[in-house]
Amino acid sequence: MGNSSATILVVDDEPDLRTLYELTLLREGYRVETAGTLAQARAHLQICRFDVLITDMRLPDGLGMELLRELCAQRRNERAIVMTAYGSAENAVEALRYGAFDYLTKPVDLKQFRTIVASAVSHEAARPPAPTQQHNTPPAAHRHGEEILSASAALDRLVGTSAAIQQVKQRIQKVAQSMAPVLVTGESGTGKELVARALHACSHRAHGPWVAVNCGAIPEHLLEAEFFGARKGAYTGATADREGFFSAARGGTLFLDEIGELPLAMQSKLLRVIQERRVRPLGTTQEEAVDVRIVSATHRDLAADVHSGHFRQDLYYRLNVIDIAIPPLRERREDVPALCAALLQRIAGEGMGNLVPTLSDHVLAHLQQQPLHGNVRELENLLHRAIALDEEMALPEATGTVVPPAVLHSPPRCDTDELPSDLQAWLDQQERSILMRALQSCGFNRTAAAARLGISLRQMRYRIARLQIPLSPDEAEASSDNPLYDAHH
Ligand SMILES: Nc1ncnc2c1ncn2[C@@H]1O[C@H](COP(=O)(O)OP(=O)(O)OP(=O)(O)O)[C@@H](O)[C@H]1O
Repeated sequence: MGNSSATILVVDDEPDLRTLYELTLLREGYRVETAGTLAQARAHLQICRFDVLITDMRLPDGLGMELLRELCAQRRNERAIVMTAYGSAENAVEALRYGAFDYLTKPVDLKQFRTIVASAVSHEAARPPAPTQQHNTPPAAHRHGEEILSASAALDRLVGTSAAIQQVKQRIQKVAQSMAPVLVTGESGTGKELVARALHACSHRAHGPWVAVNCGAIPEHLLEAEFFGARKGAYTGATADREGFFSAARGGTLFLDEIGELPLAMQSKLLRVIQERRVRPLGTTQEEAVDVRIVSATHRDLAADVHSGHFRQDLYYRLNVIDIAIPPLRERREDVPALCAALLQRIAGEGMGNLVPTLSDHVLAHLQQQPLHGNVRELENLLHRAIALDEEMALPEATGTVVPPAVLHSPPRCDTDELPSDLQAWLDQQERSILMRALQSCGFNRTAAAARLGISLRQMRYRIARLQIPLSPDEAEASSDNPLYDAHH
């Protein structure tokens, strides 16, 4: 049932259609005004504020898009729904870029029409989102981050001072309010999920569910049931009703991570659901309306996948209405210091009694020069590992400042011309070679070797296991035949 206080302006030049839309909306309990031209629509908009504007694209005196542009320029709050001719996906995409809330393709399906209008109206009513409001909890398995993040907290999580990250944040804020699908691209570990989460937090759906799905992690035979839901007994092994992702995310955001990993057959099914905005759980005859904002992400070059036939072009266009590209960390090295500080803070919060280690300028400078192919995730792992490896050194000194983990101290050789291309591998190699020499000089007595190097036996054991260091002269000899060890002697 509609929100009876909502007022809607319908703009269409065909009198029969106008009447049809008007009657449909009146039956839902809305207040409705109609216009047949841009000029009439402008006249209405001048004297009255509406909750929703529904406009045809082609009108006798211009394009419906012009109204969108004007609303946008005047910073008005009307949510616009655009009706476009069937098959003109570009128009729909353009409308969404101009800030349309959503679009409908002609001939308009009245069921869809009612669903989309209801969604636009309810978002209007929900504005601004109440940050503390709780929502129904869909299955935990698909849901990340139970807390409702405020927009600013979600944006703050995206650390970085570079122009690139600032632009990403601005774009998030700009496009968050629309229903338009967003495709987030970037190499692995660049923070695509953080961006998607921020989009949700900055949208009117922030109080609705956030459902994150890793498309590459679901067995192919379960994809349909996971996405669309299934009745008990719908397939072998369906021992209970299963709520699908679309249904779990109703009123919120569905994050499709690794979208490029979806098999072609599933891509077709997903496209159909997005186009029809209806989903039918397996084993049922009843369709459910889809009310989700789709944000997808990939580290792949989807355009190339389209070219090579691995990704459907039509689905690509549907998902990629708005794109947000996150550059790799090596192209924004100025972010490394702030990221290290934030990551160390996070690591400290995870179990170091909130004592935050710091890194010397020298170590930071060294980190900044690394290729960091794994981006922020690699940086995070590097810091994690450094602290785990060197607990004693990472503990704060009496002064409150902290000695950086030894493993992050750049070894002397790095000060000369040649920099390692893979810091971690290089450090491992240095460490392995030193430990081997110490062990050999102490007759493979670990306690003595540890004492020699000024570390505890526990640390020695840890390092031996991690670096797979041979523990006897025989093993050492055998390993020297192993090409893997060659470089370390
Ligand atoms: N700008 C950033 N500020 C703070 N932390 C970040 C930033 N970017 C990434 N991270 C952290 O790095 C890790 C990887 O980020 P995330 O999972 O969002 O990357 P991704 O691009 O989705 O990776 P993948 O493609 O492998 O799924 C996470 O722990 C995340 O919190």
